[in-house]
Amino acid sequence: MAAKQNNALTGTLFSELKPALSEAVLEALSNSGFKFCTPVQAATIPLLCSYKDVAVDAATGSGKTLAFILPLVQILLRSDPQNKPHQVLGVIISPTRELSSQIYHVAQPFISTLNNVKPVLLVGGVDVQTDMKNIEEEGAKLLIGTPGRLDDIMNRIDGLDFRNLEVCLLVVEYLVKFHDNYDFIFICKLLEYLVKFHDN
Ligand SMILES: Nc1ncnc2c1ncn2[C@@H]1O[C@H](COP(=O)(O)OP(=O)(O)OP(=O)(O)O)[C@@H](O)[C@H]1O
Repeated sequence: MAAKQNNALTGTLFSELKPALSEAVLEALSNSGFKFCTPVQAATIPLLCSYKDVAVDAATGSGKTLAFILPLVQILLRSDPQNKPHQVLGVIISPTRELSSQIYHVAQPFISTLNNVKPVLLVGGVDVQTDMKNIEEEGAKLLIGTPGRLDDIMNRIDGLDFRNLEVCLLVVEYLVKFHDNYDFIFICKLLEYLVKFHDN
């Protein structure tokens, strides 16, 4: 089903947000016809760009996807340009294949403004060997996927390095959509794993 178009925009221009979005991101927004923020975007983008932890509860179609994708791109833009292809800088976990795929496609034009940040979509229904070969050969800086496949890949590939992880986003709709305890256990495991490398 097509996403519902959001007509409730604020008077805040993307170009007015502080900290400022990069010129390349503003150009990508303009190319997509986006000029003014929705309320959730105006409220959350400045916080996320300032490295605050944010929990958002907003209606379907309110523009949540860009509200977290744009800060993610800004934070990755500031990250170490020397990092290696298998150093994961960001993880986006969502409960369903469809949502992960939607996020991956919405993110593409903005991720492509970054040098050397390869996003990988990791969901069930695709041969796991193909995913592994792709990651082993080309690396993966941004993982977007569902808990089951992300867990599977992390168990199979030792070479993925999370020490420089900048952003971990949980697109939850948690109580409603995360299917079972397994998903929850994986998320706890991932968070524990990340805490090993990060103090906060
Ligand atoms: N600032 C904006 N200006 C105009 N349209 C926008 C803006 N932000 C998002 N949209 C459009 O609004 C629609 C809904 O956005 P999006 O899918 O991000 O909402 P959502 O809150 O993530 O919804 P869901 O909960 O269903 O995932 C999309 O078609 C998107 O292109």
